[in-house]
Amino acid sequence: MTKAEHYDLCIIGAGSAGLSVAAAAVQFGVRVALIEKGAMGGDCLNFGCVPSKALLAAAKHAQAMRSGAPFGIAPVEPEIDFAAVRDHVRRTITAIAPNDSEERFAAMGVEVIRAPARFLDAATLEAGGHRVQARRFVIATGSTPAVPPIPGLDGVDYLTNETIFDLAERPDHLVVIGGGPIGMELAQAHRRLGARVTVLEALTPLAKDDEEAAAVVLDALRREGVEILSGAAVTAISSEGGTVRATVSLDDGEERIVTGSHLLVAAGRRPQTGGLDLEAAGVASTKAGITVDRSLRTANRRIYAIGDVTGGLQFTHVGNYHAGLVVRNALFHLPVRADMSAIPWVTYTDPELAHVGLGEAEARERHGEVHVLRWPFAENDRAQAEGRTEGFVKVIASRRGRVLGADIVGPEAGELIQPWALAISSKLTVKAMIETVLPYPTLGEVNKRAAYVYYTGLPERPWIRRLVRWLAKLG
Ligand SMILES: Cc1cc2nc3c(=O)[nH]c(=O)nc-3n(C[C@H](O)[C@H](O)[C@H](O)COP(=O)(O)OP(=O)(O)OC[C@H]3O[C@@H](n4cnc5c(N)ncnc54)[C@H](O)[C@@H]3O)c2cc1C
Ligand SMILES: NC(=O)c1ccc[n+]([C@@H]2O[C@H](COP(=O)([O-])OP(=O)(O)OC[C@H]3O[C@@H](n4cnc5c(N)ncnc54)[C@H](O)[C@@H]3O)[C@@H](O)[C@H]2O)c1
Repeated sequence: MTKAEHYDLCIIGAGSAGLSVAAAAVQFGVRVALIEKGAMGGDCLNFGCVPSKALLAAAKHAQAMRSGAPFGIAPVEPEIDFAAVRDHVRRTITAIAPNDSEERFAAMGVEVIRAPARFLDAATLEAGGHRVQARRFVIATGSTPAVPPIPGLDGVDYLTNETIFDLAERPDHLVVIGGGPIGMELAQAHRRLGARVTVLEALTPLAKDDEEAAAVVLDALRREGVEILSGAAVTAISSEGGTVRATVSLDDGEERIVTGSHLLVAAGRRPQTGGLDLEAAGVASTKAGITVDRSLRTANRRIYAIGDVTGGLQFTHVGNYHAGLVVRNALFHLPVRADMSAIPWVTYTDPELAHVGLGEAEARERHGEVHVLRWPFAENDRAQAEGRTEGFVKVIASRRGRVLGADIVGPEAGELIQPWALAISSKLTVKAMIETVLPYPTLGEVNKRAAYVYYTGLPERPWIRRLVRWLAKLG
């Protein structure tokens, strides 16, 4: 083996998390190595956020053609060229790829090694014939689809997020195992692009979100023709002559056979740690992911772990957030603590579903009495003008009006959740929202109207009325 190369920082994994560390750290003049065994950009660019949002965008166009009637536009059933849709998805990836490319990072001064990394000991790893030693390591190896141990699944050609975006022909009938965000986004996209879709969810679909808000999305998907079975545990899978057959045991004890042309497994994620030899490095992990403390350090203090591989909230923006903390800690020795209390997330179905902070039940548990402030999109002028009146904003505030959490279901929920993320991270009260002048007519006014609900009844309170009468006497 060659002699060791020395770096200040060695990052394993060039996904959202690893790339963010590399890009930030190299700016400070330190020696950075970035090791990637697969495609630069990781899941988000190649098999995750980017292709799924590109596919949803195509699906939205198709749906718009079917739903013009209320505006006086005759609806038409779109002719869908699925291969061309796939090309749009690929072009989107290609357009973004230069930002994550080896060339860009090499030009910044990062040493990019394209090979699988494996720890040799607590301070050394090997990748593609390189022996790398570093003052600090960052493991950012992400996650892969979890494949549930369903009898027969092994013998069937199933799709995952790593293969579904390559389909050149539209599935006739897509059966989806898992009703989480991956399952629901891809279910709606394929339905709108003309496929029959059945989602089989063992427990509750979109269970990580507010139940009432999730119900709005599930209703919308069902109305569009997506069949969603809750409490539907898949007990066996088989395939014959191009037809997949799922045996499903329903909550009420009934057994049902669901057939389809294609099967997508979207049943959660597992950390990608295989082949790293974490034991050699003294890095502890569980089935959920690499164990880290609040400063994202592993059991080996010289090694951090960030992003999906830590098994917490698995989002690109979490990987980016983790990256910023690690750079501060590793380069500047500043104390850091990952604070996950104001991390928003969005499911990009139509209507969108967004959340930040505490849910209603959790807020009651921690704060006792809380205010639940709601405002429907149906009471928003812009939403009415655009015929996008489905959904609502629900904000949870403490007794004194401090914003604790928010759920939004409806048009542009992912954009509209952002002021609430700011409110929570900056410890603001609903008063800040009320005192901000917003442009009319915008969807964002739903947020301000929800904030006003905090003061409902105030003008009727006797002491306020007495105060107003007394002030009037002063002239
Ligand atoms: C279908 C889908 C849609 C999604 N949509 C969204 C969304 O809209 N918004 C959002 O915020 N999140 C979304 N996510 C989640 C998001 O993609 C992940 O949270 C994010 O990609 C995690 O980034 P990461 O850097 O931790 O890991 P990854 O992106 O998985 O990167 C890890 C990298 O490490 C490499 N690697 C692994 N092991 C080794 C090794 N031993 N040696 C060298 N390299 C290694 C891998 O090849 C990979 O490139 C979606 C995910 C999926 C699957
Ligand atoms: N818009 C976004 O930000 C976005 C989109 C997609 C994915 N993601 C990220 O990727 C992660 C993974 O998404 P996901 O949807 O795979 O995971 P998930 O864990 O959120 O949902 C998986 C679902 O599959 C169900 N399930 C598991 N085994 C099953 C079985 N045998 N039969 C039927 N149902 C079964 C679970 O009960 C669960 O509801 C998300 O948690 C999120 O962090 C984010």
